[in-house]
Amino acid sequence: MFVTESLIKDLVGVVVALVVVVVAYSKWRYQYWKKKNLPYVQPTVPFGNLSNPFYKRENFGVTMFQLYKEMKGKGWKHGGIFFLTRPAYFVIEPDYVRNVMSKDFQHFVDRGFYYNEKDDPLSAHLFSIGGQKWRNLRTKLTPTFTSGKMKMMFPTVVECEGGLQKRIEEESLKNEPINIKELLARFTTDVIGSCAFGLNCDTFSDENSPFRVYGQKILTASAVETLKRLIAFNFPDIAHFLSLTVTPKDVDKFFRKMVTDTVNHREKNDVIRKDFMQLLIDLKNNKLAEEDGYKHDGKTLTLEEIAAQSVVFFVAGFETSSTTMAFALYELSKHQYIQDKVRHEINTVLAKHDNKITYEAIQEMKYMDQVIDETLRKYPPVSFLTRECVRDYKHPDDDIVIEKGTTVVIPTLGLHYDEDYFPDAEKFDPERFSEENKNSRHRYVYIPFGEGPRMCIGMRFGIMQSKVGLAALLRSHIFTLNAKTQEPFEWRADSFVLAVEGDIWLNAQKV
Ligand code: HEM
Repeated sequence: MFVTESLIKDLVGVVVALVVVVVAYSKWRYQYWKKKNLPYVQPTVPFGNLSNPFYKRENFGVTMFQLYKEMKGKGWKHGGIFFLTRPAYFVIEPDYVRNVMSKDFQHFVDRGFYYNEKDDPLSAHLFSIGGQKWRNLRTKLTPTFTSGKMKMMFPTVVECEGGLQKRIEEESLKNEPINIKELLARFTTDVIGSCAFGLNCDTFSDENSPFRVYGQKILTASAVETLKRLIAFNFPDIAHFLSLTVTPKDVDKFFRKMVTDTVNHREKNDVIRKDFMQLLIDLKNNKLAEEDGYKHDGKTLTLEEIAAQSVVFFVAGFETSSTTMAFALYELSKHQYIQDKVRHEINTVLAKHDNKITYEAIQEMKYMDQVIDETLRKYPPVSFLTRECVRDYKHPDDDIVIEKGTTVVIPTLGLHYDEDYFPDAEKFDPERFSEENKNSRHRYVYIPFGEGPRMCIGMRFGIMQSKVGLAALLRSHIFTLNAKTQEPFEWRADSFVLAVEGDIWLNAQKV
């Protein structure tokens, strides 16, 4: 009894001391922007300007959107915020967005994401790595995404469209609401699974396909995982010292085995396919032709590097595109005249191409491009972007130096809903993306794929598979909104990609 009481007292003492230290440290850190004379949003201990993940979990992109509105409302062109205790520089003015992403890119090469090549090799992929390592890898991978390579992969994409067609036929006959995002995520999982791993994932036949299950798992995070990532982000040195990993163990095991088996199978049996995996294997074996734009530097990809890149293609590729298609169909369900116009375009173009979805036919669907552009404005799957300052940066307009190591926030959602650039921003209006209207705007207020040297490497592929999916569904079915969809939308806090609570439910009726 005596021991227990004294132990409790000691524990309470330790906790109180810890709280005092955290509060004192945070208050000291929160002086950072004041000392630099940059306006900043008042933070609170210990989460800074983020919401408490254990009390009110909020999607990070939505938090950044709120901060954008607050700062812009005060007339600031840029400002300071805090992620926990880590200062972050927040850009608002489009010219400053341009400076960070393109003009002064050499100061902002990195994304500032935590990765741990030794203990968690899958975390060391193109999206998270930085510095020279990123430059080398980006140079190696860029020719993998040219329009020539997209054309080469197109038949693989169209092969998966059969499964989608069959499923929508079955679903529409049932006369029940359709979870459109889930349906499309299966389609894009099949496409990317085939293009990145050379495998037939067949998620339409196998409800519990491991690709779908692990794909979902890698893109959601519990409150504890969110906190773990925040700590890794805030204190990377401590995270490295503790060998902290961010890829769940079972996900790591699944994907590494998949890649090792695939590479071994192809190499042993001389199997050659037209997909990302083949291009990665050829990079590993230094086999790609110089005339295709490859610069051989003698350094090849290791098996672990191949695994990390295949996983990032998979993760970055399936959820972003299925989200885009799902939101597009949601808006088209609410605006039937726009839906009719897209369907008319699909039918007219396909009639010229023997009623087949070909690479050339997809390129001709220009109004569909406008619909996708407007969808990505209202619902950018990656709702904010980051960079890390890698070299002290003297601001061109203000007497302030952004120090090396500072995180930079680029608020995509904030810019996309800013009434100064997109009047009546809530309205879904593809005309905003007619050639004329597009060219009359500042280029850096619309950034669903990012911008500059670090922009999305898979943009062409993402748009291509989104157009194939939309053409396949809209040519044969009319979509309307089902009352099961919860409106107004609430944004899911546990999802890295913009997603709604309760999912999007549509009705489909054969044309
Ligand atoms: C509609 C579909 C997609 C959207 C909206 C999207 C969006 C984005 C965004 C916003 C970024 C960050 C850009 C920046 O920081 O400036 C990014 C990066 C990236 N995306 Fe995508 N993406 C899509 C499809 C794809 C696909 C299909 C792939 C691969 C097959 C892919 C692979 C990547 C990779 C590897 C990066 C990191 C690039 C780097 O850091 O060098 N994405 N994407």
